[in-house]
Amino acid sequence: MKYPVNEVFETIQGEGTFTGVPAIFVRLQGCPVGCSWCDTKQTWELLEQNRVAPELVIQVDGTIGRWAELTAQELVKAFVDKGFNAKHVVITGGEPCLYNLDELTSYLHSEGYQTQIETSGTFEVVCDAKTWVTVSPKVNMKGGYSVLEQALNRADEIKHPVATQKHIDELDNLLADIDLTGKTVCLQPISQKPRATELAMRTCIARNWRLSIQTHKYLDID
Ligand SMILES: C[S@@+](CC[C@H](N)C(=O)[O-])C[C@H]1O[C@@H](n2cnc3c(N)ncnc32)[C@H](O)[C@@H]1O
Ligand SMILES: Nc1nc2[nH]cc(C(=O)O)c2c(=O)[nH]1
Ligand code: SF4
Ligand SMILES: [Mg+2]
Repeated sequence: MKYPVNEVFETIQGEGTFTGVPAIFVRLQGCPVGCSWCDTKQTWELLEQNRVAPELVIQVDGTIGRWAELTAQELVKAFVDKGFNAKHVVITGGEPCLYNLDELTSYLHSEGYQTQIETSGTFEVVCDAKTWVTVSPKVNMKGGYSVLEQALNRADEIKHPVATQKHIDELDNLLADIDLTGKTVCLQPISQKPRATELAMRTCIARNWRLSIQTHKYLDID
């Protein structure tokens, strides 16, 4: 299967449980969810006119919405050709769960990588059983609640973006029916806003949840 890839780069995982872990990011193109504060809006549209050759998405700036089709095998070959050292591969987007990720994650595992998916929970999560799934729930979206519930139940980590108390209340509603045994819940302030960060910290202390700050943005790295 071919995946539409916006960019591939090696950096440090900046968010969530794996913060600080060297990681190869595979950012897939396409997302219909439309979060107003999304920091990767260039990945929303999958336009034929923006299709490019595979070498133009490997370790180059992905800030425009161009994309290339690559198979799992071609991705691993690109990691090796570029001399990437990281063994943790983060599949993000865009919305990666628009695509069946079983083949990609299974192949990466067979090649000695561990995998993590960053998803909004608006499409069914289809991936290898060993993949670490981070769900950053988006409410009132097209997929509807039954899809979100599948994603939340599959999640290893629920990483909720917050700016106001309304976002915490939404999360409480979402988690009401979910068995949280073995799952990590974290709050991620939206766009480094001081008030969002303050609210997230206060709520994490009160609930014994984890704080996820986008450390790569403070470091000004990819
Ligand atoms: C760009 S999204 C891509 C993956 C997937 N579509 C999703 O929403 O999880 C990756 C992560 O960044 C978060 N995110 C996006 N824009 C953000 C912002 N401005 N501030 C904080 N987190 C943000 C999302 O909630 C998600 O956890
Ligand atoms: N360093 C770094 N860490 C990240 N964690 C999640 C990211 C994402 O865009 O999904 C991201 C990203 O874009 N860069
Ligand atoms: S679901 Fe993810 S990629 Fe899509 S708009 Fe929201 S934050 Fe951006
Ligand atoms: Mg990002």
